[in-house]
Amino acid sequence: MSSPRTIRVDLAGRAYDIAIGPGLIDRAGELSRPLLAAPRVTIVSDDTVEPIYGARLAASFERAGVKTETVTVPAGESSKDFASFGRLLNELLDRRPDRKTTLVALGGGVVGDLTGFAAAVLLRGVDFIQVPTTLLAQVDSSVGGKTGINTRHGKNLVGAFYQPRFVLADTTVLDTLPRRELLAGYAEVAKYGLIDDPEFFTWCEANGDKVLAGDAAARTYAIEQSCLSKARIVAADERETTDLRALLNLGHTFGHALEAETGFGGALLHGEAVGAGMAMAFDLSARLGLCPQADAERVRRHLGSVGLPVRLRTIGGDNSRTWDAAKLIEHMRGDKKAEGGKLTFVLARGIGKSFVTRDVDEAGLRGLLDDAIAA
Ligand SMILES: NC(=O)c1ccc[n+]([C@@H]2O[C@H](COP(=O)([O-])OP(=O)(O)OC[C@H]3O[C@@H](n4cnc5c(N)ncnc54)[C@H](O)[C@@H]3O)[C@@H](O)[C@H]2O)c1
Ligand SMILES: O=C(O)C(=O)C[C@@H](O)[C@H](O)[C@H](O)COP(=O)(O)O
Ligand SMILES: [Zn+2]
Repeated sequence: MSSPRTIRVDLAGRAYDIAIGPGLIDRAGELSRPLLAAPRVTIVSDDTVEPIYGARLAASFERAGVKTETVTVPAGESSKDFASFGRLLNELLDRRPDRKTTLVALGGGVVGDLTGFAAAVLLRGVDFIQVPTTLLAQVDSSVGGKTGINTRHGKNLVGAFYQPRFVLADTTVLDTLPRRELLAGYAEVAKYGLIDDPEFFTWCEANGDKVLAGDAAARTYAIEQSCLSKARIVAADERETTDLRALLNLGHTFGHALEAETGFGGALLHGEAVGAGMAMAFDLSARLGLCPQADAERVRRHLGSVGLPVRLRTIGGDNSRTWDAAKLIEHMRGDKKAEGGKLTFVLARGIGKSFVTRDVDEAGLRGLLDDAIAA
């Protein structure tokens, strides 16, 4: 059989490949067998994805002589909490794993973040493999080793940097993904263009609709370009110790505050929050005279034109929602990037010219939020 397209995440002793292509779920056993410490894996999935793809993935491992067991969690963001994490660890321990057991995360970013964190602490660390099944997970969350859960204090506040051994992205599984989830993932695709790749953003403007409509070539290109960007940034700043990896947080200071305000219950999807957050980051950049107004308008126009809800009043699928600027700013204070009480933002000097700043005047921020809430 031919080798799939692979992208290397170059992390010295923790380097790994991202394989991208159609039908890879049926080759997961054959492709990952050489990486397994022992021929046994526990697949962790959610109760939406497992019934669709669980049997195919397990059969692929069994064909390669690998014994499988499966644990499922309820689908959705609410599974990324302490209680679900505890239940998952106990369910894994019930199956008597040993240190050579590999966990396989089959699902979106929720399953990936939860399984990766479980792998980091189970028996003080077992290997894990990512089999991402959402666009968001294929372009972002399965790569880079950020794992963790949400707490009542905020998004992803407990977790670990823990890299997978392998990422296997089967592009055809996106055919069963609901459109709202595809759109949410698309926000993280466009993010790479806005961070530092203006040509890619121009490509997104021309091809975003094709990616969402299921055009195989456009989808594969979007996933490959996104993974190339993410792999490059992670390899240069694995643990976000410089401000380089923090650029991947474009739109997230706003987005995480919006998610926290809606309670991580799934009313607002992460990608939706990030889409609205990126539009707000560009608006704030323009207001502060850092970025041409035309670029901020271009961002809002493109994200809105593919169908992402970029106005606060329309996000979360509930047109009657009201927001409170003071509460959003309070959530931002709890963001991991905040330092010494200073809010941290990824702003931009233009499309593809993002940078990190801790120098945002709160009155200006308040004005932006009040206007965004009223719009
Ligand atoms: N670790 C990182 O670097 C990173 C990056 C970005 C986002 N995230 C996290 O990822 C999470 C969001 O991930 P997500 O958007 O993938 O959401 P998700 O994991 O909740 O999946 C979205 C929904 O789609 C369903 N689904 C998944 N694959 C499917 C398929 N192929 N067919 C049909 N249904 C399918 C799931 O059951 C779920 O209901 C957030 O918690 C976010 O914080 C992490
Ligand atoms: O991988 C990263 O680094 C990112 O920032 C990717 C983001 O899209 C993702 O949402 C991440 O989980 C946010 O990171 P956090 O450290 O702010 O929780
Ligand atoms: Zn994100």
